[in-house]
Amino acid sequence: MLTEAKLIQIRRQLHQIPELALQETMTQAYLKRVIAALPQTYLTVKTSADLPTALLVRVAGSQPQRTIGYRTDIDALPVTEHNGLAFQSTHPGIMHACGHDVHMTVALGLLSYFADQQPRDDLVFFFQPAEESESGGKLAYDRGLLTGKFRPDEFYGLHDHPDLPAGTIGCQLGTLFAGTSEVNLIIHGTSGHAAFPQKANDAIVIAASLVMQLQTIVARNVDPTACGVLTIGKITAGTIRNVIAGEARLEGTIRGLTQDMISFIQQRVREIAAGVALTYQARIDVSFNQGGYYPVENDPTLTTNFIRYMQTATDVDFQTTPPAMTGEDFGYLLAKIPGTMFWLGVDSPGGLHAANFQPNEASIFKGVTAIRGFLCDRMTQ
Ligand SMILES: CC(=O)N[C@@H](CCC[C@H](N)C(=O)O)C(=O)O
Repeated sequence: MLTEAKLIQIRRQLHQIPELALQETMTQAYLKRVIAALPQTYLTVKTSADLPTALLVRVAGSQPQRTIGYRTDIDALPVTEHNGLAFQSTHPGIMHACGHDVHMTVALGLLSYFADQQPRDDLVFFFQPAEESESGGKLAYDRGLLTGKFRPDEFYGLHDHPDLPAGTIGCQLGTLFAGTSEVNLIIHGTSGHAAFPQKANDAIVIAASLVMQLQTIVARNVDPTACGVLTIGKITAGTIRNVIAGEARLEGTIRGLTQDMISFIQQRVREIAAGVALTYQARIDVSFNQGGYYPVENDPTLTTNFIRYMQTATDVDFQTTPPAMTGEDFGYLLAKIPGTMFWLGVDSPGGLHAANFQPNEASIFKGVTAIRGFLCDRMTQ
């Protein structure tokens, strides 16, 4: 089994080569090298031309009653790292700012244990591309990567949590993460000279008004006792200070703990965009993309069992955690295959997606210990 020191070295090396969704070729090659150095007796490795950066590893069990799936995401974010680490990202403008380097390392720690100590049940490790965008989990499922001997009967996966103590496992019954829908708004105005606003239709002014009105959806339309989010994270408009912009593009994300909430916010976005277009005599195109980012619904029976183990194991710290508005395309996989998503505390000074996100590496070995214990316990049932 990979030692704690080796796992930390692996995490740091993965941290240095972050890659965006569906471009994870160096990461996949690195993972393959680590896996090739493990005992191979029980392992079968699978890749697919249908999703080239995905990687699956099956561990043959000794007396299998079921196939247990364990999923980790492998992609990174377009964030410029500000951590001042000796092992910081070597890919300009890209960073493991959501901790997928830690997720992968924990998965490798587990895999290395079971490559050495044959599990009772069959195991399938799924190194999934494109969690942050492009719905890699959905792509893998829809393109048949999780079929035949690689089809789990039940599925587990974690996400790191910056505010939980390092190594603490967090979970709850029911919905753990929100469903999300990407939203794109394109404002078509009329460009012109900055000195003659009366001859143009300024897309930047329209965008400003639109953003402020969109804010009223959560503030004034969503039931305050329910949960909804609408964030516009990117605006693109204009070329130079003395030209009125004829077009503006807004990109954002809608979140809700239920599908109904997501549909409701989408409908209000359409209505407000139509109203703003009328007010300013512009055209506004609205489009949504939910992909596989369904609300993450934990299976009641499997999750009760998971929580029971984590609460009673003497070497695990466990906290019940409320739902979060983060999204996860593991929600799609859990809609197809029952299972449990849970948190691993990493006690970071910076939050998820922040340039100073810096997980405490003590979480890695603690995470491996807790999850390995759970998987071994599950195989006795
Ligand atoms: C854990 C996490 O941060 N996940 C992402 C998932 C993104 C979903 C989609 N691209 C969107 O932006 O709606 C998140 O931002 O929560």
